[in-house]
Amino acid sequence: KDETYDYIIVGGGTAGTALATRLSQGLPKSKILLIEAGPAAADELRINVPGLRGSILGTSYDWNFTTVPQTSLGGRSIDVNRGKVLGGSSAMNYLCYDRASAPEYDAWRELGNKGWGWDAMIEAMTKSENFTGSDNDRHGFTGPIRNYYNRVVYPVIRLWQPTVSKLGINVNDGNSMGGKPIGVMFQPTNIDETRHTRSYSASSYLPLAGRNLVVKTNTQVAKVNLVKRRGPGSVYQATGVTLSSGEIIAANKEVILSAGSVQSPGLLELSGVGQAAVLKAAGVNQLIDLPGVGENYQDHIRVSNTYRLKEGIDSFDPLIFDSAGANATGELAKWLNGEQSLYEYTTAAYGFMNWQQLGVDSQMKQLARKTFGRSTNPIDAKKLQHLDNPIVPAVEILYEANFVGAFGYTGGKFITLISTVMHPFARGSVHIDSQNPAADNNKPVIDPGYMSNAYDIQALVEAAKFARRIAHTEPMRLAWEIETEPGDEAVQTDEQWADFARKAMGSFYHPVGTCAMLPRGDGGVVDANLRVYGTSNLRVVDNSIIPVIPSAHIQTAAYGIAEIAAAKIIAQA
Ligand SMILES: Cc1cc2nc3c(=O)[nH]c(=O)nc-3n(C[C@H](O)[C@H](O)[C@H](O)COP(=O)(O)OP(=O)(O)OC[C@H]3O[C@@H](n4cnc5c(N)ncnc54)[C@H](O)[C@@H]3O)c2cc1C
Repeated sequence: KDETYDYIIVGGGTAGTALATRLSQGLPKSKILLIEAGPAAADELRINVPGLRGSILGTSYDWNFTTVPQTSLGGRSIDVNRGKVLGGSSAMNYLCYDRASAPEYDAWRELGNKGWGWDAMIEAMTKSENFTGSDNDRHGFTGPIRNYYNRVVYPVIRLWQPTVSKLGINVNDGNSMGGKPIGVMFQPTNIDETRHTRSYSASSYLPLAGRNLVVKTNTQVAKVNLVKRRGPGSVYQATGVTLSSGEIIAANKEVILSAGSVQSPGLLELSGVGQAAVLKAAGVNQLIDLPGVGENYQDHIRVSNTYRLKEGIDSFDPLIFDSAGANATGELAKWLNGEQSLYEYTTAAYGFMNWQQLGVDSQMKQLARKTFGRSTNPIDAKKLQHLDNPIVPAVEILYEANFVGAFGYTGGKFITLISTVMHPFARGSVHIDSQNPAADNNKPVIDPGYMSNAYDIQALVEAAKFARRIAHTEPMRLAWEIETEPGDEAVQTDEQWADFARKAMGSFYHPVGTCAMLPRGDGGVVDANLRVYGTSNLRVVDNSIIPVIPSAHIQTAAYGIAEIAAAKIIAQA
């Protein structure tokens, strides 16, 4: 017999699981269904042990997408990793837990979304947070996602602040989460301090859900079922979803897509919502003409500088690259026994900087204006405004005590400086494959247009050059013997840096914007209530609704968006 629920949430990832939990709490009389394509993996050590972060990339817990060959990268395709497991990408991510600057969230309101902005997002982000520790920062203390400052840190990590501050960067330790992230700092990481295990949506939100929430794992949704509502206008109503198996599940009230930036747009397209040309090519009957679906794809781009450490200086490399070795097995045994272990450590040392601090403010602004000054696109205009605001970071440099290079680990102990451009101007797309559109073919056509404009290239070059300056500054300079990537001698000029960046650039796994919350005429897919234009009861609640990429790692935004959406849906029930 057909199943019926009041609310169906598609995608048990970061936002979807948080939303489902909050709806079950706030609407105890409603029947709520959460559908996740991947399995539940509550006991998976590669997810739970913080120091094993990264080890489920490329496994069956990963959708393992790739971009189409990128013209500006000499035809390279870039991995697009996404969690395929209950908890989604929050089960897979690197546990960086931070927030962008306040004006960047205010930009969402300024772009036409009433009620959004820093005030709304900080309230929602702290609602999801449960911080243990003491600092001067903005935190939540009663939410589901637990976080703290690492208690285990190698001495080489401690070189970070004394080194970077010598280059004129302000120390911002314990003050970066309240909307002013500029500076050099240690930040918290989303670990449950009671068991030193990853705190993510499946482990921390889901156990709080009521019995009115049903979770189906290993279940893939093929499309949303839409019918035209009676009466004037052409508004469509979501009546439920069709699974890949063909089974139909009905929704009395709402269907909510939380399949993430790569897959929520595809689900809309498969349901008949999107660009005419894309739907026609795929043989899908268009119900709602919404040209913004799958467009406006933005992501953070990064390169690494790697330095081999001098003899006698310790790093995490043996834990990562020699998992059968005595160091790794001993530390893992400690973690399993509940003792203090090096496997507790995750990324914690950051610098968020503006171009002024890197000494290239006027060049970078001029380049951005020359390239995008005449653009009529509101996202481009907002990014130009961000460049003029010194509290908005343009660059992040992240410091790791292990090898994170692009060309393969060849043994030894390392530090790595990862440079990331916070607001690349490239805006690409993700669409269903016209040759094989079904959702379970698992191959959306992803074209981020990485490094496709002069600003993005130069921004990566300047960031990596500054990372080298940091490495050459004492006390950090005293710790390493050689720069292995890109290599001091091989890469000196800007042209050489740009060439290196084309060969070494990777994604920082932060796609956003593909179901943008924007006015319809500006390419918007959802309105300020996260409702898909042209529908009465279909919403998108995940990071795809973020209109402009923020200068932060974006899991806190996913939780904040889920909290705001839950409050709206409960209030409108
Ligand atoms: C490798 C990696 C490292 C990262 N590191 C960090 C970090 O350190 N800090 C940080 O803040 N952010 C990080 N991020 C980014 C952050 O984790 C994501 O932006 C965020 O988790 C996305 O949340 P979401 O809810 O939008 O999507 P997701 O969490 O990806 O959820 C989407 C869910 O939908 C499911 N799904 C998709 N299609 C279907 C379908 N048809 N039917 C049923 N289910 C479906 C997926 O399986 C998935 O579970 C990282 C991301 C990755 C991939």
